[in-house]
Amino acid sequence: MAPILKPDICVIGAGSGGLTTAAAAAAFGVKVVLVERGKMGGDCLNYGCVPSKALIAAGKHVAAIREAKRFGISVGEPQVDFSAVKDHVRGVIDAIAPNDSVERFESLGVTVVKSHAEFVDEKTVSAAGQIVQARRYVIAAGSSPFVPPIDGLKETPFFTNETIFDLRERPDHLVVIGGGPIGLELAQAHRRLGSKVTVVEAGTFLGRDDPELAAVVLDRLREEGVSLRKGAKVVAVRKGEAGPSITIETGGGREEIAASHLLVAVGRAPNVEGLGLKAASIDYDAKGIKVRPDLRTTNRRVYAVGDIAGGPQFTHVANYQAGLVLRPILFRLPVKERRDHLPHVTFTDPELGQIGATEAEAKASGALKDVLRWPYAENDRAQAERHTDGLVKLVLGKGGRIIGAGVVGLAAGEMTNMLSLAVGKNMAVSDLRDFISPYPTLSEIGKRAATVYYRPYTEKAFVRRAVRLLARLG
Ligand SMILES: Cc1cc2nc3c(=O)[nH]c(=O)nc-3n(C[C@H](O)[C@H](O)[C@H](O)COP(=O)(O)OP(=O)(O)OC[C@H]3O[C@@H](n4cnc5c(N)ncnc54)[C@H](O)[C@@H]3O)c2cc1C
Ligand SMILES: NC(=O)c1ccc[n+]([C@@H]2O[C@H](COP(=O)([O-])OP(=O)(O)OC[C@H]3O[C@@H](n4cnc5c(N)ncnc54)[C@H](O)[C@@H]3O)[C@@H](O)[C@H]2O)c1
Repeated sequence: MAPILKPDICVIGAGSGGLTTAAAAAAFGVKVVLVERGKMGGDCLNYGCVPSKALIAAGKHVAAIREAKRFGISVGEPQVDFSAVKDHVRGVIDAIAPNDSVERFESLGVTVVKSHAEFVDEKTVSAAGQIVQARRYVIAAGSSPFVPPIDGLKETPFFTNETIFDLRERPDHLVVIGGGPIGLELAQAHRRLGSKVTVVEAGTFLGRDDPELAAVVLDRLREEGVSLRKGAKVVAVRKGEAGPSITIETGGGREEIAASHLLVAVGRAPNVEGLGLKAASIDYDAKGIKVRPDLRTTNRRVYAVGDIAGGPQFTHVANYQAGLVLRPILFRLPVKERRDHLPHVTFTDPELGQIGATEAEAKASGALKDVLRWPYAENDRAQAERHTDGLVKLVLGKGGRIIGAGVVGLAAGEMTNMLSLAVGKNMAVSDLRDFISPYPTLSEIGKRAATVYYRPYTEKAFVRRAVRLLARLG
């Protein structure tokens, strides 16, 4: 039997949260053991962000070719080789994979154990017979696609984000169950690459986003031919000779939709199974491991980060949390996770970014004082690029503080960065008004939205009188 490993930190899971924790701890010369049972890089690299953004990029090229006429350029209808598109997706994963590899982490001084990890008691983890007793643990075991208990689904072949990127032939008719970010990003990409696509959503499409901004995305999807079925609950799935079919229930009754391929994208389930959480006295529920604001679990030696920690499920959140837990672990400094400034972006075209509170959330909490908007159509760069759909929306609290922001339109993901700085640093609308934005850029839209706040002052009689009076003084 191998000798017991006694590192300072044992990290479970080599996805976004685990890799960030391990690399940052190793940079301080700390002994780290990293345990991973599947592919290094976790969901983001292998089944999530990276392959989805690569597929979206391919779809964008198709859209750009179709739009070329507007710029005076004639090309024929683009020919899509779906299998070659998948080679491109694989190529992107392969290009990034060395950053997350066992070799790279071992070169950083991390001991990587390729195995399933399980707590056997409050202080000990077993990984394929290797016993680890660490001073502190960070669980970053992520999440898996949630498979809903729909009649007939288990008996029917279906895809999830873990399998769809390996599909080599183009689906004739992709039916997507779930109209969240996974469902809509992949729906638009497949539509652009030549599939007929239907998305069925039991509640509201992009339900976590501001409906005013989400509407811009949904309009574009409909224009491109994606069939969006809102308020449509899937009640049964059947295998069928010619392909799967689903039965939906809407206000108007029941309806059957025939598909060639089925994609299930109805949210995530935390990977708590088989982790030995009970043996380690770590509380959890259906959302994930229960953590305090400093991300510590009910076992004081153990922290949890990323998708398994029950909060927002994004790579940048996992990275942020990984940075936080190292402060108490390495420096014994207290930390408190903030959630009021978190950004997220849905990478449809147009992209949709949201930071902090939406208008509805700010209203519900009583913090809302004002909402400012500026449309893409009033921006010279957006006109030059012929992408004029979209807007920036600023949500203001007391004293003109920017407590939330949203942006939908061309390059909204990039624009989200500047607005994320404003919300995260508790900036006022005057900060956004006063910075100098190079012309012509899309980021000017954020600045112009801020200037709307001052428009009423220019119309006030006493301000106008003061201006006239000062002019008379020479
Ligand atoms: C299709 C899709 C697109 C996405 N796009 C984006 C995006 O554009 N931007 C964004 O910010 N987020 C995106 N996400 C979300 C993002 O992928 C996740 O939030 C992120 O990967 C979470 O990181 P994590 O470290 O918590 O978990 P993961 O990346 O899932 O890593 C967990 C790792 O733990 C391992 N593991 C689990 N249990 C054990 C065990 N007992 N022992 C050993 N190892 C174990 C798993 O094998 C896995 O490798 C997307 C997700 C999907 C599904
Ligand atoms: N760009 C990004 O950052 C990005 C992209 C993809 C995924 N993600 C992350 O992954 C997580 C999971 O994404 P997701 O889209 O799977 O989940 P989600 O929870 O965001 O959306 C799932 C949708 O499915 C609907 N639904 C549930 N059961 C249904 C049923 N039986 N019939 C029809 N509709 C049903 C829900 O109402 C919901 O709108 C997201 O919360 C996000 O954190 C992020």
